[in-house]
Amino acid sequence: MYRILTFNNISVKGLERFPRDQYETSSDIAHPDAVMLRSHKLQESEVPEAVLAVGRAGAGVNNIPVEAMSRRGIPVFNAPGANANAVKELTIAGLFLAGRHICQAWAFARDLDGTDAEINAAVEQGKKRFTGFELPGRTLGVIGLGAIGVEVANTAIALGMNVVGYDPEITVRRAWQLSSRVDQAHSVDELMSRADMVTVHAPLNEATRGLINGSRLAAANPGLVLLNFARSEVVEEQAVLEALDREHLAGYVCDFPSNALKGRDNVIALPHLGASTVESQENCAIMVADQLREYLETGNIRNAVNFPEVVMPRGGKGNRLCVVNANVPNMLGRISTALADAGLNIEDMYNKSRDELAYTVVDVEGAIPPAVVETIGAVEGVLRVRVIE
Ligand SMILES: NC(=O)c1ccc[n+]([C@@H]2O[C@H](COP(=O)([O-])OP(=O)(O)OC[C@H]3O[C@@H](n4cnc5c(N)ncnc54)[C@H](O)[C@@H]3O)[C@@H](O)[C@H]2O)c1
Ligand SMILES: O=C(O)CC[C@@H](O)C(=O)O
Repeated sequence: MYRILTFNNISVKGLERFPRDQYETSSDIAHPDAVMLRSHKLQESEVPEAVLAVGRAGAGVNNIPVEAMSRRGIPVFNAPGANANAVKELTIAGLFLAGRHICQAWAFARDLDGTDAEINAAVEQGKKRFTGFELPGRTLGVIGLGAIGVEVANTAIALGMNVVGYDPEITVRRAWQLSSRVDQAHSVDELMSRADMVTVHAPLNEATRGLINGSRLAAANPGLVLLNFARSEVVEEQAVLEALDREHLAGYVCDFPSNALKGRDNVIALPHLGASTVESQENCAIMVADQLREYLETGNIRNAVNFPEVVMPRGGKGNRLCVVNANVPNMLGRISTALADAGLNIEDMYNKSRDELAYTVVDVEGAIPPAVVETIGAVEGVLRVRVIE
């Protein structure tokens, strides 16, 4: 029986991917084999020693101590692209909300008092405050052209906008998906100087913390509208407030409310709703549940943010050995020597590395005795050894 410890509300459709006769899933499990979560800020101490894997039912992994997990040989899986459409839709909604002052206008209309004739008079008198602008012909800057950024960029093109994008590490896959009408910026500064509206879709990490700061906002076009559905810390909030006060920034639409943003006329702060659709929650939970199951049951790794992709079909009737080790020379030699010394014949083998880590999967004929596992586990640099029968 495998045990999955959950944090946050995980879609039932995802949890149903774990067969009941093989898996127990609960937010209250003492000795879990894996952890599954959404935005919960996971502490290393919440991951017991025996945990084999962590699954993030979403895109961003800044709430997970990924480096600590890597040091312990634990893959962290996420769900790339599974919530991209939901975030794209809300971002595009954000363009309209800001361009037409929809939230401010709705609040004005909601609070009108008097007879219908008086309300009508107040409407005609008050509506000029909410004169907006249309999107065609405006330039949208998209920072981060991953799963979400590409969808936002392509939709903005379809709406008649000019789009300029910046991503220093765009993948070949995303480049193929991106409309050829998206213009490339060579830096964030260039993008900011060319855009009327800017939307950020980069992950939060040390390089992107405070990516949108005071000097970048000061160099941007007056009247800029900034959208942030990535993470709060990617944008320096104080700099945004100052730029709004100077009326250099015309609006800030984000998914991250705070005290400082409260009560500001030109701020629309939503309660982290980007991925909050039934579809996206199901997609994320199903994708991550399937990846966790595959890892637990076969050792295969798909979509881990800290491990290489390793998928080897299960062959024969023997055992599978899975070894996580430091990416240093001669590991394969030592693993195969330990197996050969025990008289075990290797049927198939796959080894791949990523940064500091390497992962090896070996199918052998017959059973792997515990002594072999102990020998391999004792090799310097080996972090974890597991046998799947
Ligand atoms: N509001 C929400 O509910 C919500 C939902 C999903 C994702 N997100 C956030 O959005 C982020 C992006 O999600 P995604 O699915 O598109 O991820 P992704 O990994 O597919 O794309 C991120 C892209 O950002 C690029 N990037 C990295 N550093 C950059 C930099 N310094 N400048 C410009 N681009 C940079 C990467 O190369 C990558 O192409 C997530 O990491 C998460 O923090 C928020
Ligand atoms: O689970 C959520 O609601 C938010 C997820 C989102 O922030 C993500 O990074 O995928």
